[in-house]
Amino acid sequence: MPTRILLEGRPGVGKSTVVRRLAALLLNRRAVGFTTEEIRQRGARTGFALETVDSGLRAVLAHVDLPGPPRVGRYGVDLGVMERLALPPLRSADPARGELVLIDELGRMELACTAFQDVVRWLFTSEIDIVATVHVKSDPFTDALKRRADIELVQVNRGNRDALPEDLAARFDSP
Ligand SMILES: Nc1ncnc2c1ncn2[C@@H]1O[C@H](COP(=O)(O)OP(=O)(O)OP(=O)(O)O)[C@@H](O)[C@H]1O
Repeated sequence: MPTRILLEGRPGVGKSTVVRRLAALLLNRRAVGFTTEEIRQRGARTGFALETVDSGLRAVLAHVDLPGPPRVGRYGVDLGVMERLALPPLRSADPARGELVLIDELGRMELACTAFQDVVRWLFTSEIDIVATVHVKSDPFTDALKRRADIELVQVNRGNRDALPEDLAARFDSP
C-alpha cells in the first residue's frame, strides 16, 4: 500500500517549506512534482511561480497582470504552465524507479486545470507514494481527498514544522 500524506495547514504556516526541505533531504528516493512560491514586488504579493521539483524548471503560474481565464481572486492563471511544467513529471511518475510525488499545492489555481484534477485522481489510485499540501479551507476536491480512509492527514503547525521534513524523509528513505 503506498503512503499518501496530505499536509494541511493555515496560509503561511510553512507547508511549502516542509515540502522543499523534504525534497532536499531524500537520499534513496527521487522526488518528482512541483512547488509554488509567492512572487512579491515592492513588498506586495503579485502572483505565484511554479517550480518543478526534479528539474527546477520555473514559470509564472498566476499574476495580477495576467488576464486569464481563469481568474482566481485577483490573479489571472496561466493553465499552460500546469500543462507544460506540472503535469508531465506527474504523468510519468514511476514507483518502480523509486519515485515519490510531491505536490505543493492542491490549491484553487492549480485545480482550475481539470487535467491536473484527473492526474491527481489517478495518482491517488496508483502505487505511488504522495505528499501533497492542502489548505484548511473547504473545497469539494480536497474535501473528498481528506475524507479518504487511505490517506494520512497531517496538521502542519509552528510546533511540528521544523521536525516534519526529517520525520517524513526517514519514513520514505527507509528500506
Ligand atoms: N520552519 C520554519 N521556520 C521559520 N520560518 C518558516 C518555517 N517554515 C516557513 N517559514 C516562513 O514562513 C513563511 C511562509 O512559509 P511557506 O511558504 O512554507 O508557508 P505555506 O504554508 O506554504 O504558505 P501558503 O499557504 O501561502 O502556501 C515564509 O516566509 C517562510 O520562510
